[in-house]
Amino acid sequence: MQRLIELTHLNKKFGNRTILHDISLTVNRGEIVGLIGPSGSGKTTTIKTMLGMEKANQGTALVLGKQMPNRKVLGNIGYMAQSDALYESLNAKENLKFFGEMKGVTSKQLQKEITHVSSVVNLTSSLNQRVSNYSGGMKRRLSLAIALLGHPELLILDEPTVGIDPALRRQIWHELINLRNQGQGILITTHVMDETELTDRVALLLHGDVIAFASPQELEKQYGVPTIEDVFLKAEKEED
Ligand SMILES: Nc1ncnc2c1ncn2[C@@H]1O[C@H](COP(=O)(O)OP(=O)(O)OP(=O)(O)O)[C@@H](O)[C@H]1O
Repeated sequence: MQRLIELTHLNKKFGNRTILHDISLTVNRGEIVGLIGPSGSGKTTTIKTMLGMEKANQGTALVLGKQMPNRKVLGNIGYMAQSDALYESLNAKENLKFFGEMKGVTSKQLQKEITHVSSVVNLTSSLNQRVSNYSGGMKRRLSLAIALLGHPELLILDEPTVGIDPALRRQIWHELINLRNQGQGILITTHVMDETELTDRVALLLHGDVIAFASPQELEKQYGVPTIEDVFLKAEKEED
């Protein structure tokens, strides 16, 4: 399947407040799609609705061709939520083992994968430390490592690089680009504008609407500005 995510005219209300007006968005195999927008614009709600954690009022959300929640599809997704869901009383390695086994990774393969994903997020030397003693940034990195386990065909990452230093951020992007080149599809939300330059397509979310969706280069051309940050500032001004 080529199309990994397909959102069509998604509308979501909380009470009588409309949070998502009319969201249409696709993520294909072998592409990184960035979802950017100011705080409160609806990025997390878009993700939760597509995953079936929130119910849409209108529109459809297909993930790997299926409407969520769907247990089988969940097994093929690496989802990193905005808040970490880790076992604090276990150490990092035990967390990785637990989630890897849940995803059905065989024990021989799991050992190899744990070594790889922990080196991607620079946690190799802290694997035996209890997660309750981890810093916020270390917990984010562990959550990302867990999302990468099992080579899921789709990664949905909600702010994966918050609290992560620039050098490690670069290393993580290097891995995401590798995975994209191997055919995985990635949806990523971020506040770091220069990260969006590394995506294949960017969706600009403003007040619950996708106001632009194209490659960073196309958007910069369309808005006549040199960076995505400028695109964003200009788009925000035009909308207000
Ligand atoms: N369960 C909920 N009930 C009521 N309102 C909610 C709920 N979840 C989110 N909202 C509201 O929906 C709006 C969008 O929130 P959302 O978390 O999707 O934004 P976001 O773009 O992810 O923001 P941030 O970048 O700060 O994470 C906000 O105004 C928020 O207060």
